[in-house]
Amino acid sequence: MSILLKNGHVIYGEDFEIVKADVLIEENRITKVARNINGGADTVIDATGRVVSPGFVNLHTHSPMGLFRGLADDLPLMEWLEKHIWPREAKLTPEYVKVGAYLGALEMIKTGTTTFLDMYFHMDRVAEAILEAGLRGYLSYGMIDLGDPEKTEKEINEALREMGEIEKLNSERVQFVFGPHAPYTCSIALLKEVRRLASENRKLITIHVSETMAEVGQIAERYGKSPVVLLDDIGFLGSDVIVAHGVWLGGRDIQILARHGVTVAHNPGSNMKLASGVMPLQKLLKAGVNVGLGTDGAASNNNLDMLEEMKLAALLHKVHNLDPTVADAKTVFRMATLNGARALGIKAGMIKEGYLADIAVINFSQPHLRPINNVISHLVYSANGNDVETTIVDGRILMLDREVLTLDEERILDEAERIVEKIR
Ligand SMILES: CSC[C@H]1O[C@@H](n2cnc3c(O)ncnc32)[C@H](O)[C@@H]1O
Ligand SMILES: [Zn+2]
Repeated sequence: MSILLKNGHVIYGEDFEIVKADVLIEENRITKVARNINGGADTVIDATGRVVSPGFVNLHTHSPMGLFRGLADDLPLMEWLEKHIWPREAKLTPEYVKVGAYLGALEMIKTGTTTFLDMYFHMDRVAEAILEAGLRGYLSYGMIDLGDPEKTEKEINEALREMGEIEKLNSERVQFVFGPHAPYTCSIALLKEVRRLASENRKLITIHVSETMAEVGQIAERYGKSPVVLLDDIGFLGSDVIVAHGVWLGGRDIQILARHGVTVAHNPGSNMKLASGVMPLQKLLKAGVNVGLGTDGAASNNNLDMLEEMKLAALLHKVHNLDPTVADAKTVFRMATLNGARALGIKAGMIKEGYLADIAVINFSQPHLRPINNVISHLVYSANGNDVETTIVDGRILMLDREVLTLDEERILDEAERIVEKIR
């Protein structure tokens, strides 16, 4: 299979240089970027007036949580989780979670996300949905034992079961990740066992860390140290660890994360909505920490739109630092693409020969994106997910001219409404 994207404004290479060019995709890779590529591709897409962008990498989400969108807003994290979300999650069946994953997949495809790192439960069912949707999914079963040794064993067994089921699918696109929920919901025994299993099975780990001041206080009370120092002391950290949030990090925490090559997934929308705080982006970048971008779940954001998330990230850090030069458009665009791909160890996140064909084609023939003075600026400050016209993952077209080709959109929207009646 080959696809030729003709005559677009291509965001090329690691420096995101803008070139007017054609992009040839053969099998699942970008094989040529040049002017006037001739020769018969199986599919030719006219990208005139369009921007050919690397697809977005959502580095932290809970994809099925779109089912809870709007059901509990305007609350702090723990009240939101304990009083509203966890009681509803207790009612979710594997089938409901799968429908939630379909809904999340639809939203991601329609907003140009091509890869995401997820944490939820029944991830074997999420994997089925993602395989069908065509996205690249890194899926973690979120483990919570609350210090109960019986639960520790149960959670480890469930994670291993889900890992086995996902591996049976035998897809490069859908990968299992270990996902202990957070240092405040997981015992040291569980965290240590996850570390051992991840190394043994060569899997990534993702975990919520230092999201709120309350969490940092709780961990200090329980262990006498910060969450990051705790994780360092038990040998948990490594370049295969992706920490979600990292809002309340001190100087020592940042040095530890940098030393271990840990990635931090920044979630500005969720952090603002739950009033969790502002992550020290400038300090992390200065220390050389890889920082990606995520939306968190659609119940605390309240969508999965990475274009919108880029704008939130840029504006948040400018106002917080009272400095409009920080979190510039290119830095934020890199967080939403290349940095996320690097964290996951995939050759994606940029348009270049040899890279995975994970691409979003964005319609710039619209008033709010003209004149095309600065493509990256427009993507960060002026565009939103609805401007994405075509989404390609692994060399396969998932959405063409805003029609999702891999999923039945109407049926998924209906099923989501039906399910929410039972869990509301
Ligand atoms: C056990 S699966 C994952 C678990 O995480 C919950 N969750 C969603 N958003 C957040 C957040 O911002 N911080 C901590 N936990 C979060 C989700 O509801 C699931 O229970
Ligand atoms: Zn989260």
